[in-house]
This record gives sequence, C-alpha cells and structure tokens, in this order.
Amino acid sequence: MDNVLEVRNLRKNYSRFELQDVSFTVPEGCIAGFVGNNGAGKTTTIRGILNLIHRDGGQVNILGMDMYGGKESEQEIKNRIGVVTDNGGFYGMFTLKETASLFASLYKNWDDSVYKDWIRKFSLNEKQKIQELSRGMKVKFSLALAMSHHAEFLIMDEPSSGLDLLTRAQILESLREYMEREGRGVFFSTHIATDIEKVADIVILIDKGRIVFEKEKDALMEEYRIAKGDSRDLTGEAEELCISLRKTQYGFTAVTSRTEDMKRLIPDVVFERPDMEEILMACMGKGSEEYGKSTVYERCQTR
Ligand SMILES: Nc1ncnc2c1ncn2[C@@H]1O[C@H](COP(=O)(O)OP(=O)(O)OP(=O)(O)O)[C@@H](O)[C@H]1O
Repeated sequence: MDNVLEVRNLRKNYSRFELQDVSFTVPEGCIAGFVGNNGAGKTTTIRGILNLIHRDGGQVNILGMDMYGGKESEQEIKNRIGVVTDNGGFYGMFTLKETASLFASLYKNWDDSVYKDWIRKFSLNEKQKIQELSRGMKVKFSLALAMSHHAEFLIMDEPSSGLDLLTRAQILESLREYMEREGRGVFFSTHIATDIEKVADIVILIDKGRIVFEKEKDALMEEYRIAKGDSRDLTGEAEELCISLRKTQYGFTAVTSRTEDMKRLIPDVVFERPDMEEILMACMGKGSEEYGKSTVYERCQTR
C-alpha cells in the first residue's frame, strides 16, 4: 500500500512555539485524525505540509511527490489534492456559483456533475453570497469544492469545530462516502475525540508541537483500560503502570496499558474500557495530578 502523505522531521520555530521534528505517514485508503488541544500545532503542521509557511526543516511527500521539489511538483500536487481550511480563502462578495466557476477554471479534473451532486446533498443555494453563509455552510461548500475535482487526497484543518451535531455528522458521513473510491486518503485535524472515534482509521496525537503517538484507532482502543481500585492497594510499583491517575478518598481511577501487571499487583482491580476522549486526555497528561507531562510522554511515545 502506498502512502498518500509522508511527513518527516517537520520543524517550525516561532518565538513562543516550536514544531519539533513532526513525523507521520498516512497510507492510502485511510482516514487519519490529527488530534490535539488548542495551540498544539495542528494548523502550523498543516501550513507546513502545504508549503504556506517558511519551515525550519523537514520533508513532505504527497502522493509520492516532493512537496518542496519546486513550483511544478507543488502545482501538480495541489491539482491532485483537496484542501479544506477554516475560511476557505473565498471572496465574500462572490456567490457560490461564481466561486465554483473560478475553481472549475483552476482544476484540470473539475467535474461539474460531482460538484452539483454535493451542492444538492449539502442543501446549498448557489445564488447565495459567501458572506451570507454560516460557518457550517462554508465548511460544506469548501468540502464540496475539494471533492469535485477528483482529488486523491483531502487535507482539512478542523472541518468540524464549531458546528452543530447534525452538520458534523453530515461532514463525517461525506468523508466516508468520499473514501468509497479506491486509492484515496484523508487527513483532518480536530480537537473533538468523538469525531476521531467515528471516522478515523489512524490517530495522530500532537501536544505542544510534538507527536505523542501515531496509531491505528482499533489498536489504540484495545491497548488502554481504565483501572479502578482501593487507593490503599496502590503501591509505588503499581503507580508506575499508570499513564494517568486520579486518587480520591474512595479509591483510584487510572488509565493503563499494563493490565496484566496491574492485576498481579492489585488482584481486586477492576478494568473498564475507556472512550477515545479518556485515552487522549491521559496521553496528553490531563486528569493527572500525580504525573508530570514529561513522564506521560515517555510512557506514550511509541518511537
Ligand atoms: N504566525 C505566528 N507567529 C507566532 N506564533 C504563531 C504563529 N502562528 C501560530 N503561532 C503559535 O503556534 C502555536 C500553535 O498554533 P496552531 O495554530 O498551529 O495550533 P492549533 O493546534 O492549530 O490550535 P487550534 O486548535 O487552537 O487551532 C500557538 O502557540 C500559536 O500562538
């Protein structure tokens, strides 16, 4: 299987923020969810990938081509991918129809029937001006444009943030539909764990400009458990097995990937399945008063 996206040691230094050797891959046929808190570095990574900012190092390959290999390869890549960003870079006074005809003239593979189909599915009115659209409508329109030139790969920066449940579900469903054709891939950033749970095949977690892990979602869900028990049973050795830990006078609640060792040390421990949010919170060091973030990193880092 080929990779639709390969990012190697991407670096960007701002005065108060550093993107630190960000590396990951997105294989063909996969939806990759790029998750992290506000300010974790998601947009900076996406801008770096798309060559929209000056980077301080790193390599990016999209659809097997070097994104930084010069104007020609960059142009070829941009013709073959679809990009959905927050504001879409549209001109507010233009109608949807005018904007679409501009896009149609820019893309070699523009397919008007696909475009019309998405406009209908998203219940958009082509006579409306961009400035009259709600945020949800703008995202839908941006996505419709991105999918209407047979893009082989979609890159989306927080497509679902600030949208109501129904619109979010529609956006996620359209991604699934887009992926029905072979040889495609999606990379989308989000800070909403349930979106990851619903559509992602791969989860890439970023925190403070560093990749914490890159894992298959199903493997991730299998790897971690919530452990519950009596705080008096929690020895130093047992605490070492916890990725995050909360103690109250009634007992402890921890996230761990070391269930067998935990059971050996605390025979009465009870395990439950965590949801995606609980796993991500633990791996970002949230919900833990006992452990510093560096400790959490060491335990989560897979490479
Ligand atoms: N042009 C810039 N100059 C200086 N610092 C910047 C610039 N752009 C971004 N940053 C900083 O880089 C950090 C990461 O920002 P980024 O937008 O990549 O985060 P994010 O994960 O996309 O966050 P959010 O979920 O809030 O959109 C932030 O601390 C931000 O202030």
